[in-house]
Amino acid sequence: MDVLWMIPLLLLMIIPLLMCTSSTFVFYFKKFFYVAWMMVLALIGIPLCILKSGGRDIENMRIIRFMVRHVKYLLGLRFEVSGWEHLQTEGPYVVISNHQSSLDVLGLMEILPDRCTTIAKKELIYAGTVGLICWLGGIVFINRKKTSDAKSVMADAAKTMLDDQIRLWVFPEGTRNQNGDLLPFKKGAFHLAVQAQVPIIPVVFSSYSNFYLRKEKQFKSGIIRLKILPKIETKGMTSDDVASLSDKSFDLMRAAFLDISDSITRSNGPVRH
Ligand SMILES: CCCCCCCCCCCCCCCCC(=O)SCCNC(=O)CCNC(=O)[C@H](O)C(C)(C)COP(=O)(O)OP(=O)(O)OC[C@H]1O[C@@H](n2cnc3c(N)ncnc32)[C@H](O)[C@@H]1OP(=O)(O)O
Ligand SMILES: CCCCCCCC/C=C\CCCCCCCC(=O)OC[C@@H](O)COP(=O)(O)O
Repeated sequence: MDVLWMIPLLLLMIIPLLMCTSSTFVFYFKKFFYVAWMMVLALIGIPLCILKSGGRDIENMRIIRFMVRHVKYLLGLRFEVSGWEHLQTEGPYVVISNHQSSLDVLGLMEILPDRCTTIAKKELIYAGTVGLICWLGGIVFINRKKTSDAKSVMADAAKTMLDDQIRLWVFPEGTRNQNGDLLPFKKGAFHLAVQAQVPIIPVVFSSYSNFYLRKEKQFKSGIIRLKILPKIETKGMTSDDVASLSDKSFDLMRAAFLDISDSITRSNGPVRH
């Protein structure tokens, strides 16, 4: 008798068993599933984007946003968003947020305004179908190792923001960080906003440490609080104001991060740093 057909059957029995008994298995399974599912979604999304816009176009972010919105349910995550009114700002602006993990993409898609794309490290373009759909969505790729290149790409982006009336989402920490606090901010996002003379809208993701712990290999269900803060105007500012603008944004975001992460602690148990 052919036993090959039994392999999927066995997997169907073993996977739920392991999911119930081993939190390490859940961790790896959810991580693998997340990457694999995003790759599949991107594969489906690529022809849709090409059919809609014919190539690289910020309007493709609508398709991507729509296609990613259900993924939170598959991973057992929920978002609680506050401050929606602060995103109701006309015209271009720069959104800045803290960056803990690639899971941030789920929160980003939860609130992504129209005509908004992101700035990302150039390595992301090589991430298979995900890289290609990022390119189609108009994501601006920068080389973090070459500051002069990154600066000139961002100066072009400042001009494009105004010419094409687009918004840009930047992660000013410049890398993923789960140390229970924010990393010092890099300056690019603030130069961008000052050069384009557009407001900055800070967005804060609460700490993931009550459901996702990389070292301990835990990936439980959880709630992520997303707090959108009031815009910070940059009209009349020059590059001399960038340092104080960055410090002000950092202080506001850090206070909000500690505040919303603490309130999760109270309802879901202690936050571990
Ligand atoms: C359908 C299914 C789909 C499935 C998939 C869906 C995917 C969907 C897409 C979602 C994508 C999400 C992608 C997330 C990716 C996130 C990332 O990749 S984060 C990493 C990349 N981003 C960043 O790094 C942005 C933040 N970094 C900066 O802004 C940096 O400043 C920098 C521009 C990279 C420069 O880096 P560095 O040199 O290390 O930094 P500084 O210390 O800040 O700057 C040095 C110096 O230069 C001055 N300066 C910086 N920028 C500018 C500028 N634009 N113009 C002029 N001058 C600038 C700065 O002031 C410093 O000088 P100073 O004298 O010391 O002040
Ligand atoms: C050819 C196969 C290549 C496989 C690569 C897998 C790619 C990931 C696929 C799906 C994940 C979902 C969306 C990913 C977008 C998130 C990108 C991200 O978070 O990049 C990290 C970057 O911000 C900071 O990087 P570092 O922490 O500085 O490093």
